[in-house]
Amino acid sequence: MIVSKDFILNLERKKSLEDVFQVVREIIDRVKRDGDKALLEITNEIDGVDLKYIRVPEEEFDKAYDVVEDPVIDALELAKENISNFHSITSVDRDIRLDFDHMILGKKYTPINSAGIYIPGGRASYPSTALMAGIPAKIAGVKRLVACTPPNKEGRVNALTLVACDIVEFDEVYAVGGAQAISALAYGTETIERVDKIAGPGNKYVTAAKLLVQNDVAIDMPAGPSEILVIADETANTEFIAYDVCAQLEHDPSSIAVVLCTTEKLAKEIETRVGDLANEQMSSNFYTCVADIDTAIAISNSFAPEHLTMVFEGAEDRIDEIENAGSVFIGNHSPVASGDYASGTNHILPTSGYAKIYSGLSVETFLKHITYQMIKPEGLKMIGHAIMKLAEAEGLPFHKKSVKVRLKEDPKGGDSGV
Ligand SMILES: NC(=O)c1ccc[n+]([C@@H]2O[C@H](COP(=O)([O-])OP(=O)(O)OC[C@H]3O[C@@H](n4cnc5c(N)ncnc54)[C@H](O)[C@@H]3O)[C@@H](O)[C@H]2O)c1
Ligand SMILES: N[C@H](CO)Cc1c[nH]c[nH+]1
Ligand SMILES: [Zn+2]
Repeated sequence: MIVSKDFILNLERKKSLEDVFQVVREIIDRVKRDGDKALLEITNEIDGVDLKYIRVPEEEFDKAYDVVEDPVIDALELAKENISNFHSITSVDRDIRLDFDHMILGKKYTPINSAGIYIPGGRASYPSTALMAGIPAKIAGVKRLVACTPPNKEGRVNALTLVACDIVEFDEVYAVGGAQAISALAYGTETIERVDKIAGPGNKYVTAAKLLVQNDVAIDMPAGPSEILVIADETANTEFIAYDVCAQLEHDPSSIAVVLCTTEKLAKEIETRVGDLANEQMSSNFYTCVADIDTAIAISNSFAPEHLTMVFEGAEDRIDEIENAGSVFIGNHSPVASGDYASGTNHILPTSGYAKIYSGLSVETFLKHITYQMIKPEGLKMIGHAIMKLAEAEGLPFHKKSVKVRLKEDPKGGDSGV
């Protein structure tokens, strides 16, 4: 269906999260109150599964290697190498110490102590997410790295997900998914010790849960149902675009795809191609709109898509005009699947318009920085007047006196001319 610019900008992506807040809040509270017992019961109620274990035992990892084929492990290793390289090289983890004559100022980075990674596993399994979150966490130096992921129908964790967790060297893996996993990571249960920060993507229940617990635990970002927005002109290969659109729509019934085309003919051609590939539910979340490239970029910046694909003449020269997007794919030969798996960029990205205020996952997600200073006596003389003036203006006398006493002036004295 060709729709208007306003239709696209008013797509209620955040609302689908708000719609589940009530049910998710109840799940969170149950786990907070009843711990492991709630995890077992909720997993049975929602996933229809009797868990074999909450924490995955060591022997399960060995068994997993027996069933995963070598070429798949090789693919994980290649992805690991590219993700490691991209994330190490692009990390801003750079301690800085500025030695001025009168003072030393510095900024140093330290890792978050513990991180809980949500690895989705409802409709599909996501071993790639174990790499996308685990590798940056390890580069940052997180001390305790744990994962939660939904169990399969046998009540166990998917073998390939276990292998991926092993390759990244997760410390603990738990067979729990959904909002119940987020609550366990945020508040702890008898088996799962709480973490300092929760990261990783998931469906609307998982994402709503992350939003609800963020008063008590840090989160990376809302990374919910996948999205793609494509800007295309007549240089675009419409078959490639149709596959990219379907690739993101196949993640979730709540996923959304938008293609902005320069002509109606192009829009109709892409609609036909998507129609040939997609099922009914996927097609109902797919929209096209006719717009020139300048307008399309403006729409995209307002929509703030998780994935932006730019396939039009001179696209690589317009990257500076992109203000809001999770990750950008330029040209006919950059499928979103390249970033999903193996080029090296991260696939954990903000959705629902949150790319306006959040970035995708990176090493920095697991770092915080501390600033420090050592002021020399001459340095305090240089800035002391300003400090005392501002402290006085703010009505905070001890701030002023803490400087005054160091300047060898009487802190109990009068105004000292400042
Ligand atoms: N934005 C990103 O960076 C990114 C990356 C990868 C995947 N994703 C998204 O992750 C999601 C994966 O979704 P999924 O469902 O396959 O796996 P999931 O692990 O996110 O969710 C499965 C869990 O959802 C819970 N759940 C399902 N129905 C429920 C209900 N009616 N009430 C309460 N809880 C319910 C269950 O506990 C289940 O274990 C997709 O939306 C995909 O698009 C996003
Ligand atoms: N496209 C997803 C992010 O929206 C990431 C992913 C993982 N596996 C396949 N794709
Ligand atoms: Zn994908």
